[in-house]
Amino acid sequence: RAEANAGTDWHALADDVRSQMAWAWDQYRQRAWGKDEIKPVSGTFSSFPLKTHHLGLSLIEALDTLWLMGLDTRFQDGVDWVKASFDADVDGEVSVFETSIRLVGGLLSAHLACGDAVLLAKARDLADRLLPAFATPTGMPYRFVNLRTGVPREPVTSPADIATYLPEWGTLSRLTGDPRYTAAARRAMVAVFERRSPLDLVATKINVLTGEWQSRTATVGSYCDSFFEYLWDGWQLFGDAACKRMYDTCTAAILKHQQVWKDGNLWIADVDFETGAVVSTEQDELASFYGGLLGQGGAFRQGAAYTESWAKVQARYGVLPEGYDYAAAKPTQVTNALRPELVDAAFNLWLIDRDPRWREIGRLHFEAMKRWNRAPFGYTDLADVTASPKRQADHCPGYWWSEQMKYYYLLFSDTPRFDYRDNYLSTEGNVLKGFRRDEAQGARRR
Ligand SMILES: O=C1NC[C@H](CO)[C@@H](O)[C@@H]1O
Ligand SMILES: [Ca+2]
Repeated sequence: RAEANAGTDWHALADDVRSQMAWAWDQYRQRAWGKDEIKPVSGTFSSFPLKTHHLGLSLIEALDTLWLMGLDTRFQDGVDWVKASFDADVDGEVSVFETSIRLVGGLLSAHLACGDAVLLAKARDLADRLLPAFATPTGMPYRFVNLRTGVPREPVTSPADIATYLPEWGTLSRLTGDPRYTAAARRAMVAVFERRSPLDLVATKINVLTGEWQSRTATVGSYCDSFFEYLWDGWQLFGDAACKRMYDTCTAAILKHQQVWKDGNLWIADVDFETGAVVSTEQDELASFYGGLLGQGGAFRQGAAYTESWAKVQARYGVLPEGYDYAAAKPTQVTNALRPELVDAAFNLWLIDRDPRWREIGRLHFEAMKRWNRAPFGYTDLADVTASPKRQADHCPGYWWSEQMKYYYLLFSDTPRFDYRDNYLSTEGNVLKGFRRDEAQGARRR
């Protein structure tokens, strides 16, 4: 096992991550308490996923991160808010996918961290409000659903929106004894896989009523990314061998048809899902999670190479642009949405081989965020990473609280509150396995 970089005091860096989280949480507490998202430049707030109603999104996304960091008073303050004020009985339409990974996942991970039964009950109530979307001939869910009426909308959706449920819903079935959640999540996932092309590729759009594909583009970026991730995760979290076989089939096809080496860098091109012809050399930043998944699934060499390709783009622009064309070697979208994917991948690779290179990528990602994304009342998106100085936007996404701040802390802290050998984090960074609550009790007693 490689020794940690002699020069870096990783635990001091972890303390800095914790202090940034505490500071951002305190700003949220003062200016946006119970709201979905804080606007860190103006100090106001915005709503997501409902258009006008708030569900306390950032608060719920932050909970398990606060717990891992030992910010126990702030954690309890958040849990108390959920118990007193979180209510999903809203006559409003939400994305089934976003609501599940962020809010069902956030409530579940908070429950697993502290054991409070109310958090589990609220996660279950929310899943019950999403379930009606799955009542289709194929078992693949509509894209949207009304939380109060259960009325679904939009049958044309994506493999990621359709198949990113099993870890959260399988955990819900395990904890409640109700098999409906696992069954719905798994049926939807298999329904996508069964419609793969003769090349074993899937595309970005499909009609859940007819099962007909509505696009021809195969990608590991948005619309397909977490479909592949959750095939592997069904195996990692539940030992579901069928999920592993489906993952292996899809990954072999991606590495056969989408693997492009250019100037020694690995990219995963978007291709036509039936011919394999390259259709685009643009990569969206979301695809940069994929190096971590390749490493987890056994293609470590390609996973490491793809992650290094993205690390070079980060080194060039300071922070990652939302879109990058590897053929033109320039950004195609100059915004930065304060996304976690590169450090998500680095963290997953570090869990496998503990190479300090991955911690270093995490450190660079964190230091860049502090330098360019920090605003008066929290951390913000950027409007233009190529401007000098970089121009900030005014929005802190919910995933920031659940993802990169957690990945940085777990990468640097060696916290006794986390089992670094046997764990599972969801695509939203929610810990669904690996909390060491005994250690936490011990810490509180000392
Ligand atoms: O899977 C996801 N996609 C988009 C967000 C992060 O960029 C986040 O919600 C999650 O990681
Ligand atoms: Ca993700």
